[in-house]
Amino acid sequence: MSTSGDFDCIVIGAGVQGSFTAYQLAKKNKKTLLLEQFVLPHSRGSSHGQTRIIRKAYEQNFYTHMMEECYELWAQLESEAGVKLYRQTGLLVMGPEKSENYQNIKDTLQTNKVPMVVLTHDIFSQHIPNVNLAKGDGALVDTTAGVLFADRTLKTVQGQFQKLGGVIRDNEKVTDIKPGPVVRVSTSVGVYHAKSLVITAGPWANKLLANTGLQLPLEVVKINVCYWKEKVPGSYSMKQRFPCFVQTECLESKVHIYGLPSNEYPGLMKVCYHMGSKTDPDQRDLQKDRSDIEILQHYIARCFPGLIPEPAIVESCLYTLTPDHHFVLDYHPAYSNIVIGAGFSGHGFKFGPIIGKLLCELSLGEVPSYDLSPFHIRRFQSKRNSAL
Ligand SMILES: Cc1cc2nc3c(=O)[nH]c(=O)nc-3n(C[C@H](O)[C@H](O)[C@H](O)COP(=O)(O)OP(=O)(O)OC[C@H]3O[C@@H](n4cnc5c(N)ncnc54)[C@H](O)[C@@H]3O)c2cc1C
Ligand SMILES: O=C(O)[C@@H]1CCCC=N1
Repeated sequence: MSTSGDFDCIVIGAGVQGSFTAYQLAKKNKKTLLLEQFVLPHSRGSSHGQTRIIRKAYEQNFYTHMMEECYELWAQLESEAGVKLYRQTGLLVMGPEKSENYQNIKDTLQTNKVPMVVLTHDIFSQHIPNVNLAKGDGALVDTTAGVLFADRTLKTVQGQFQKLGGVIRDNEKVTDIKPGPVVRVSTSVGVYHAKSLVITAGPWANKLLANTGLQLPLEVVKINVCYWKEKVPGSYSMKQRFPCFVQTECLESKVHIYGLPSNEYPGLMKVCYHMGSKTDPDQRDLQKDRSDIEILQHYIARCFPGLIPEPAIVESCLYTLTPDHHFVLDYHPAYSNIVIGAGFSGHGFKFGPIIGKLLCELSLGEVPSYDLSPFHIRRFQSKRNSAL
């Protein structure tokens, strides 16, 4: 086995979070190595696929607040690389008018002065054709929201990282971590040393953290990514300016249902259930539960009458959930030069640029730009699954 060099920082995992972290470190002239177990690009983790939603509509002010700067960082990357990564479509939020979830989102948008439009029942169908708004549901549009081009983002940010002198080694699985003032990282190919380490391993976080004596209360679930055929091609399309949507709760489900306008597969709209069944990331394809698809079929038949309520394509993706669905952005409790970004709970993509900035700040021992208390590991102290 070869010994292959010393770095200021090693980042494990070239998903959206690791790629943005490595890019931020390279921007600060840090000699950085980004390690990835699979050949890039790959579709086995959480960051693949063509599209993701970006929005400021959140129940918690701290996310909306972070998104203000995050939009600027997305725009900076677009202009630096000369690539389009974001398309504004707006996000339609629907949910029981009096429910806590719906009201919290509305309040957060108002408090943070985010441009939005409230759609009452009498004007709803003028603005949003081909959608049935349930009786008792409120509807609003976060007009800042839109679609991020996910695969294109990873290619772009990894490319920019390399242009800055960063090193990517893919097809190289990390097999061991030896903490210390200089961290020693062993892979299937070699051994590396660095002053600091960032672990952004997505669904594999706990498998890697086991090497450092830490387990977080993370649950990995498989998401069935469903695409539904338009009865009239283009009726829910990005070109026709159809928005993304989130249904906070409905007759069929207490769990969010969300969708993006048709784009990547012409004539097919992506509509998904924001939960899945437990899986081991290395055994993803053995998890065959489709009960979520039945829920989606009922919802689509009732609320999206222009879609055929039978999925035309079903792809797979993984969420890594924390108990409160907030992220983990923190130092390792025992080693101050090991930083962890994990548990992005199915909503982390849009935050990629700001998470990269924050994990970079932590790994350089700088004061983070935001209050990270909602993301600290110690909030899990009373949870059964954690071994801190
Ligand atoms: C279906 C679906 C829809 C989503 N929709 C949205 C959305 O609309 N908006 C939004 O903001 N977010 C969304 N998300 C969430 C978002 O995509 C994730 O939060 C984000 O991609 C997580 O990125 P990550 O870098 O943490 O994980 P990953 O992308 O999984 O990256 C982790 C990487 O680490 C590598 N790795 C792991 N172990 C090792 C090892 N031992 N050695 C080397 N490499 C290793 C893995 O191979 C992987 O490439 C969605 C997610 C899914 C699945
Ligand atoms: O993060 C997002 O915007 C999407 C839609 C809502 C549920 C999770 N992911």
